[in-house]
Amino acid sequence: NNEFGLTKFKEFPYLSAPHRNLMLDLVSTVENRLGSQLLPCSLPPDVQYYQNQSGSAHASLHTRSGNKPSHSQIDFILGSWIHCKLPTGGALNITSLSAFLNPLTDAPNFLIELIQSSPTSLILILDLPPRKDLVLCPDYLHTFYEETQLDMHKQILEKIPEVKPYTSSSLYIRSLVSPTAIMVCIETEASQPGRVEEIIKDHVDPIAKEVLGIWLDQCACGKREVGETERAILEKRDGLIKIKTIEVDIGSNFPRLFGPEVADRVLGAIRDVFTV
Ligand SMILES: C=CC1=C(C)/C(=C/C2=NC(=C3\c4[nH]c(Cc5[nH]c(C=O)c(C)c5CC)c(C)c4C(=O)[C@@H]3C(=O)OC)/[C@@H](CCC(=O)O)[C@@H]2C)NC1=O
Repeated sequence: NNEFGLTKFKEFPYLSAPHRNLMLDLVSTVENRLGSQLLPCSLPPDVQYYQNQSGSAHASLHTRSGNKPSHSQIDFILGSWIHCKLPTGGALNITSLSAFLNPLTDAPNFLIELIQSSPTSLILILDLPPRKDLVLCPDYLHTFYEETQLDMHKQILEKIPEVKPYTSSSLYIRSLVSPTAIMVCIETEASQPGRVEEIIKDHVDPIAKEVLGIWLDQCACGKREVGETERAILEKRDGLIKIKTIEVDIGSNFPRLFGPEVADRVLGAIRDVFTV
């Protein structure tokens, strides 16, 4: 893999210290815990780091696939940051870490996204998206969402006055998340500079690490029996979600932010990783 690209990804530039430190800690926790099961990043250097013509948008993508399915139940890990200067003089920063499991297990995936569109507003998505229907499989709900007490973190976070529910404009996105999903918008007063960073450091950071720890222990490193028929259903469901989320999250944003040529190259590389 391209050293320059790797260095770029892990710098998480343009972010506040609490935001950068959180992303770095999450990425290193995942890579340390699952490292032996993960292949090195094999993205081309101009996908590991890319920018638009005018240089107003910079981004980095880092994906690592699991070893051959016989040894690992990890499909792949994806880390990304995007920084766009806005015409208003502000900046948009989107950082994400997602982990997808393969059909050797039916356990939930992991997703965190922090979308900062101004010094006083941040959208946080933190969830273990289910990979089975919770109505049809009540013990799945019990095992992964009740026993793990994931809802406690959601309730603690929502007690902070600046934290409000975030409702995605996409009904599809809303249908993907678990009942314990944290989808919030943190809106602070301009008269309180540094308040967003304080909330990230004191609340978002510990909760994100708790949820990742639960995912690593109960999902990535847990053992689940998946029969042949079930495996085929999982494969289909996982595939549909991966293709659709690319379309909803970045299908329209990327061409707008990076221009058609760069967007095609990066989206093509992402589709390759997503649909192996
Ligand atoms: C499984 C559960 C999922 C949930 C719950 C979920 C939520 C959301 N993501 C959004 C977005 C988003 N995410 C990323 C990271 C990224 N996504 C992919 C997907 O393949 C890749 C490969 C990468 C790394 C490159 C970028 C770049 C980006 C946007 O620009 C977009 C955004 O910030 O618009 C404001 C929002 C879109 C809908 C909305 O406006 O409400 C919404 C908050 N996205 C899920 O997948």
